[in-house]
Amino acid sequence: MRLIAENLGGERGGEAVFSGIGFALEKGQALIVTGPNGAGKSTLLRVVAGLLPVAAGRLLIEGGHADFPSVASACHYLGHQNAMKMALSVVENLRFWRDFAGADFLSAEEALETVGLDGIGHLPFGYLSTGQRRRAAIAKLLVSRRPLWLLDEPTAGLDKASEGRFGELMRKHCGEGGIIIAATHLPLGLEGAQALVMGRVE
Ligand SMILES: Nc1ncnc2c1ncn2[C@@H]1O[C@H](COP(=O)(O)OP(=O)(O)OP(=O)(O)O)[C@@H](O)[C@H]1O
Repeated sequence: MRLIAENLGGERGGEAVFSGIGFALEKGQALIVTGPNGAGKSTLLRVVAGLLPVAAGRLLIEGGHADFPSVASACHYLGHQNAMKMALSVVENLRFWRDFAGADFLSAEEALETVGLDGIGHLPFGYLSTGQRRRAAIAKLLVSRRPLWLLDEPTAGLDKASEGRFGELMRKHCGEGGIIIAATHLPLGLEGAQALVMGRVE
């Protein structure tokens, strides 16, 4: 599988936020996106996820076959917001996302164990601490198998141990042929990743 962006442009509110972005990611590769606040990192991830339109250029997936005919169908998007219902239990939230995304992978309980949250799956998501919420959101990546992970500040709020555990998960995903695009201000421990530095459009 290959993800290609050619001369990609993105807009917010009708204004250009970035333009001329290009990258090609083979299976197993990662791209780390950095740049100052407002540079357009989140916008780029949302464009790749299909949540915002491609304003210019091309974005395509090759070798996704029938399982992943489009970029959007191949991706998990982990945004700034955790996208979980506060009143539902952690397990109920994860089961929702598993049903929504399809391609079952780990059970909700197994995914929680992987992120070190076993034993609290019955609690309403709203009861969790900031870091626990982020870890539960990371568990969403594990309940269904999608090859492209789009991660926006994925380690925000995580303690050192959780950061390390998540680094291992990302390396495992790439080792199994997955692709990652991560926007971050913090090192993620993905050695060998490609780098994209975005600048602000003044
Ligand atoms: N809905 C919107 N309408 C108009 N402008 C917007 C909208 N959403 C974001 N923007 C603008 O788009 C620009 C890019 O924002 P974006 O969130 O992509 O930046 P970022 O690089 O992810 O920043 P940060 O590092 O602070 O997370 C910013 O100037 C922001 O104000």
